Amino acid sequence: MTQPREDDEYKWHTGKKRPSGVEDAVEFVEVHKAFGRNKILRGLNMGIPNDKISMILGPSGTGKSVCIKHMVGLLYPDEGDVLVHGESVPNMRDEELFEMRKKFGVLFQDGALFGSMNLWDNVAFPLRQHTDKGEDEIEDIVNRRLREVGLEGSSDKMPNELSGGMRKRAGFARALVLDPDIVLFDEPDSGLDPVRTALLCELIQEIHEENGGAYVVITHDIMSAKRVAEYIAVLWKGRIVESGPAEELFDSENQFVRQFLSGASQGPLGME
Ligand SMILES: Nc1ncnc2c1ncn2[C@@H]1O[C@H](COP(=O)(O)OP(=O)(O)OP(=O)(O)O)[C@@H](O)[C@H]1O
Repeated sequence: MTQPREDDEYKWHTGKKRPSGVEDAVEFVEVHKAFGRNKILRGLNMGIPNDKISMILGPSGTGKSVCIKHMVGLLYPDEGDVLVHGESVPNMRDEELFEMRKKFGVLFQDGALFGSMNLWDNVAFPLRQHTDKGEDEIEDIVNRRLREVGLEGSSDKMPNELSGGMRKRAGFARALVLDPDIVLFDEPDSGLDPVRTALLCELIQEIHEENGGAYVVITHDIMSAKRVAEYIAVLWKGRIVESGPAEELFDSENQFVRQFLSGASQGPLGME
């Protein structure tokens, strides 16, 4: 193999994509995205496998949230394509996009609950908004999801009466009520102490085992990745450095991946 040039900024991008063994739920094909002069995604090729918990890892500001927004059609690529179950998101008409979004459940950083509604109504909201289910059925679903996340006793509480961890669990219950094929977690561990992070990771695993589907977690918390990731994609400078089954990535020979996954201060990744 030829040695990468010292001045090649992609020299750590070995381009290795180890197969996950299943089809992709979401694919990025040569995606470019810039905001003004700030080029964020620069020819990104990434697949998110079906039925696994995947983690997109990467240093701050590399564009992990930007990726998630492309998946649900909140941002469009300048070039390239984003496919969800093989369908091109940028080419969807408004009605198709609306239908496609129903495949997704999204857990935002703080749970993104409506402050004026109690917990129960927050979790029921997507069912009332997007389905014609009757109140009895809605009640069954909401109670089941609240039980799953351990919040059945708090359904009358308002969001500002809940702790950060409870708000995240409530956001998780709400993300699940429409039985999504794909669940996106935007830094689920942010603002949680290590014990609550560990408990949330366990909950994510348990619920994934029960429900299946593609879970996509973005984080820079390596401990969470060690706990729950089945598939990992490491993003840096707008492209994937390496991706594959978690155990193989934790065993990677790529110096950048090794440094990032071990949290070491010495290595190719600096403060830039
Ligand atoms: N709508 C937007 N307009 C302009 N710039 C944006 C927009 N969205 C994101 N950016 C820029 O894109 C870059 C990547 O942001 P992004 O939030 O995706 O990073 P991240 O990898 O999720 O970071 P972190 O781990 O710190 O949350 C940042 O420099 C951000 O300022």
